[in-house]
Amino acid sequence: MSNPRKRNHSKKEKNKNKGATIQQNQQQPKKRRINKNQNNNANKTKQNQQQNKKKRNQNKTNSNKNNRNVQQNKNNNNNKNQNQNQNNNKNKINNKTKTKSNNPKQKQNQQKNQNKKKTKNKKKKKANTKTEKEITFKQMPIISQIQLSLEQQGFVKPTEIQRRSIPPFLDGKDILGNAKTGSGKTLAFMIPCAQLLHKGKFQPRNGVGALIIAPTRELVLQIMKVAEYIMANQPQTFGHVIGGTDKSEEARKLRNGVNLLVATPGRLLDHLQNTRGFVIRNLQCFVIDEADRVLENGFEEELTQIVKYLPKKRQTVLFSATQTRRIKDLAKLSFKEKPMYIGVHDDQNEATVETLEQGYVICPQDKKFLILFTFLRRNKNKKIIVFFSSVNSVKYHYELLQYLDIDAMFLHGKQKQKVRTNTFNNFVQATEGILLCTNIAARGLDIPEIDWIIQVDPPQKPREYIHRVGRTARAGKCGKAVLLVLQPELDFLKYLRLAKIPLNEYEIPESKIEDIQSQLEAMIEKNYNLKALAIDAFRSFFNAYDSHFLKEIFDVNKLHKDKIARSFGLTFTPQLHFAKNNKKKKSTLHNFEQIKNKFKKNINMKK
Ligand SMILES: Nc1ncnc2c1ncn2[C@@H]1O[C@H](COP(=O)(O)OP(=O)(O)OP(=O)(O)O)[C@@H](O)[C@H]1O
Repeated sequence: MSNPRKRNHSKKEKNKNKGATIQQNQQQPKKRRINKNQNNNANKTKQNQQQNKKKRNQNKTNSNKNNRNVQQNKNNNNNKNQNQNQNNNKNKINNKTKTKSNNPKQKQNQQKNQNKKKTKNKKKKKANTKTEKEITFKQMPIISQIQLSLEQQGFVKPTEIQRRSIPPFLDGKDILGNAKTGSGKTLAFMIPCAQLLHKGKFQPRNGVGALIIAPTRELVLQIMKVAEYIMANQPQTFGHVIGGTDKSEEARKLRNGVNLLVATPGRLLDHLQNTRGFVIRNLQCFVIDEADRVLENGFEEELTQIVKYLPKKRQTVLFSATQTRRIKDLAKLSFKEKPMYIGVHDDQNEATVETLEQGYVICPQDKKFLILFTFLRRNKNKKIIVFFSSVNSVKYHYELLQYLDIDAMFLHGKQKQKVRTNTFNNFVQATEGILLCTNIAARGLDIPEIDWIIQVDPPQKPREYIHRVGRTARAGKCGKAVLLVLQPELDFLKYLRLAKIPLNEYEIPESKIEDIQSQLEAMIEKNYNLKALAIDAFRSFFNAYDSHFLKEIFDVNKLHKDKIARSFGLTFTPQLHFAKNNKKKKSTLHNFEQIKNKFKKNINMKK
């Protein structure tokens, strides 16, 4: 019996040769004659090999020639000039696409070829990005000490912002980095900072070599935790300075030499001005995290002063999850030359991550608390962050929930730093629980495993919304967010959608809302403290509302004050006194078009 494999193989070979000859016959009549002569030669195999090579090369050229010939023949009838043009440009591979024709058929072909090329290029690009995405930290130019730290943390692959910004950062480039919340920006600047310190063989007496500024104390402490594990295997020192803590102790540490310093702007400036022996002249890189918020928090003056103390020859890097005009201002303030812009999610259709499921609930004005209560009762084993617009609202709801047997923690800017830090750490470690907070917790905080973000009071801007919901669905994990909106606020959803935030409506049937209104009112009526807190919270809610950026939508006159009072558990409506200076904050925009344009500008601004 013949071996089928073998047979196939020889068939294949025959066909291969056949194919070559047929091609040759069709395309290279001249060449065939040469072949005949060559066949007389003694060393057939060698010649065949050479011949095949030539064939391949010539096939290529000939196919190009043929293409041109076909084209030329067609064109002969229509366009002599064009033919000439083509003949003159025989060597140009893209001749076909470059030469414009009046012949519609030819035009069609040209278009087809162009499209084919485009798809090919796209596929190539996609394949490249795919392989880039497969890159591990091990394949990056990162020193072994940091590789070890990453390994100890179980980090294998860099996120996109890390993959794209670490190499230029290590090359000494100034960078303006922009990536969604939870995309790993901290490591993107921490790894290069630690590596530059190592490369510069920094010792304590050299002082600060890498300076990182962040807008809040919590964020500084969180960045410190990343510094702790990234720098665990190298001798360089690291530390932090933040407001609300013992300044003299910080000064002592700075004098002893801190190579990587993480700081809030106010306290840093204080040390720059007053702490003797604080060495900053060897600074290599200056990083600002949550750059837009740094300016938003009113740190512009501090920052201008800080920059004056820093050596001019240094690297500057700004990172943020959202782009604003303020970033532009900050860039002007801190960069000498135009920085390299790395925008990871610029071309995506959504401003929030895909793993986030988000929506809104339209609340009757007197039922906001009942809806919140129902939700919290139904999600007892979850880890939830609830945002309010004022400190008083946080305080009141915390007390109220305690009375209703719902345990929670709270975080706001009027707490002592120690309490704030403890609460934050406790909530980080908790596997379930509720954190009631103001916007203090909206930015940058990396609290693991958050299941839900509830926004009881609306954010000022879409950007604030993005940061709030960005506390969940971090590093590829899933998360959910819900915004409670009142009927008069529905237009706000337009702005959120304009800012590429995909929203669904979540409906809660009235029958499902736990009706504890009468117990609530009775309880508050009896409890002096709770009643006082409720009144303060009610007033603060209106003050915050009145100072809302989008005055046209968040208009106190559109609210039903009695109903709002009921949602605070009050049986009466307290007098309202609006803060006078709120008038200044009023938006000067008067219609949707104006606001839309303003938002569009903000959203589209990249550099
Ligand atoms: N390469 C990585 N692999 C796996 N997890 C990572 C990686 N890089 C960072 N993470 C984790 O992702 C989470 C988010 O990181 P990080 O806090 O740096 O995000 P961010 O972009 O600064 O977010 P935000 O804008 O909200 O401040 C952290 O828990 C971090 O440990």
